[in-house]
Amino acid sequence: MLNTATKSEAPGTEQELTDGFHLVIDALKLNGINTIYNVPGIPITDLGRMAQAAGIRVISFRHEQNAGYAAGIAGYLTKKPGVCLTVSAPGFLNGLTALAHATTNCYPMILVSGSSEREIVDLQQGDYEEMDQLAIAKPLCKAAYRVLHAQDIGIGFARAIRAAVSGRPGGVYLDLPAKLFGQVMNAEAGQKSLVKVIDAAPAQIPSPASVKRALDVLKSAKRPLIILGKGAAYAQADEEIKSFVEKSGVPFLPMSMAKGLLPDTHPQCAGAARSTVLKDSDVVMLIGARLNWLLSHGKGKSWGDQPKKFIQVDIEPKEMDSNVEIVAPVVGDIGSVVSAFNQAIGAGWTAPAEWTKAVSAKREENVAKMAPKLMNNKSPMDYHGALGVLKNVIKDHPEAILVNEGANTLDLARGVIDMYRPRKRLDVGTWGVMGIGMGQAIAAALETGHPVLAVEGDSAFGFSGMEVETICRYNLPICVVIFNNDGIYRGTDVNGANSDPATTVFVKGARYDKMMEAFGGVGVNATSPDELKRAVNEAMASRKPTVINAVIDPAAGSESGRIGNLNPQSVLQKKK
Ligand SMILES: CC(C)(COP(=O)(O)OP(=O)(O)OC[C@H]1O[C@@H](n2cnc3c(N)ncnc32)[C@H](O)[C@@H]1OP(=O)(O)O)[C@@H](O)C(=O)NCCC(=O)NCCSC(=O)C(=O)O
Repeated sequence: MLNTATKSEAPGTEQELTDGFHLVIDALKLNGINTIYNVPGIPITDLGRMAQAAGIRVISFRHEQNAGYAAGIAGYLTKKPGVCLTVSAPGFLNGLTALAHATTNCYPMILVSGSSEREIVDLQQGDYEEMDQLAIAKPLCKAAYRVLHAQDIGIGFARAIRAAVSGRPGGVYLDLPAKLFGQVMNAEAGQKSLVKVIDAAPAQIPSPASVKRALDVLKSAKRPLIILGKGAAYAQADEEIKSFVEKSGVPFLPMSMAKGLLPDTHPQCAGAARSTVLKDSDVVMLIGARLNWLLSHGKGKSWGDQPKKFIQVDIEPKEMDSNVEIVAPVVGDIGSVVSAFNQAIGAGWTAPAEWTKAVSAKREENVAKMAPKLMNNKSPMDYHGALGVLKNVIKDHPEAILVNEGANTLDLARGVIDMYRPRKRLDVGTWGVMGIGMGQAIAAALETGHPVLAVEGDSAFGFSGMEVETICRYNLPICVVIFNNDGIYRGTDVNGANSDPATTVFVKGARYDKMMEAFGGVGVNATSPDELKRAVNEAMASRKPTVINAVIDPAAGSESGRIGNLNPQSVLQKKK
């Protein structure tokens, strides 16, 4: 049906008309994009209203950065670009951090921002929120486009969608000057100008030679290791990956957001033997994982003295040899590559038993060491006591999505909480950025319909905390647990120089649960693991928006988290 804006009145020339607003909405609907993550304002307020009236879900946030993080993770979860809609200059800039984050993390996302008039911006005559947004966005995303004419809206969205999802996914910026929305054109011509993107992310089949080379290297290993990254989780090739890992018998190490692609409790999972497998392996196959800082760039102390051979599977050819030599690069989409591996690997080869047994033994040892720490019932809680409770919640609700950010809260939760299903753990990603929490929780609840457990450091929560109002407004099944230890890393720092608080501490005994009550949600103050357990179980059963202020001993936790050498203080200590 034509999304008609109006009819022209001139006698004898009556025709159906459409305009920029309606063409934007039609372009999105034609391409199956049915949710917009939005902050209203000039010049896109009416676009949001009209999109909602036309059946698109328009979710309004309190800050563009959170709407942007929501859009990015929606893209990750669905393989369709998540759309974030913002106002011009300041709103655009607020959304830009999330766009750059999406690009860095390879999430398909489109930031659509209204902008001021080209004629005035280019002459720098001081328009309302004047800014050359296209130029600013360009270096921070995969592609950036501006649409000046209503008849080009279809092409503009088609280019943006294709750029976001094809090859290595990423963020795309689409600039829509205010004047565009009011441009009127013949409705039929308008519909004809729209483009339905066919095969937006074409399969990229690996060359048979690269597949053979990779499997030959893998089979030559005495101590092979597979590292699964979030690229592997994004691919939604879950069965192929599981089948390949199990056929090969090779221990696998999941990167943070790849946890659950195969369950963390799988007998081949080497998550709890991380140091051992990195150091002692001789052949490492990276599937959708990059050799960046999270893997110590593939060299140095973490990787030990054993010579290593790396096999890398990635859709982006430029990823190969980025940090160390890749002896067997396999370029292709992960589904196609792993399916080719499954066909070519044949029967009869599995990882040597001596190695797999050694990895299992180390894993059992570490898991056994951790177990008693998770059962303590101290009040105020320490991290392990509180996380022991949450580990069981996810075990009982494997369909739930875990969102996780913080320093200690992130590092410890990653190890303690086992994941059982793919794409259920969402966290700070490649940048280790704080602030993703509420945006990701909201998108996860909306896109999947599953309950969300957001495990947040008190500092991390502060970056997006106002969105608890959004959670209540849309009545989303999100339970936020704030690990409140009165500060960053720990809550015990003291400033000896003057009466100001130390730089890393917050108000002592703050009650984040009261924030939730202010908006009609459920707020609980939990001072012991038993209280925490009761409150989280209730939230999961009721699906009511909940914030739990989990009181953690301010002295618990480490100053540097686990990223010690990135912390200036520990760098200084090392230099002394
Ligand atoms: C780079 C890393 C992957 C490396 O972490 P590591 O500490 O080396 O590894 P892990 O956390 O995976 O594991 C730590 C140890 O726990 C073991 N381990 C893991 N899982 C388990 C279970 N289930 N049971 C028992 N033991 C376990 C694992 O084998 C390691 O022991 P061993 O095998 O014995 O070694 C991680 O630090 C990371 O993802 N960091 C991101 C941090 C980040 O983004 N922070 C946000 C910045 S905060 C911020 O903004 C700021 O501070 O500033």
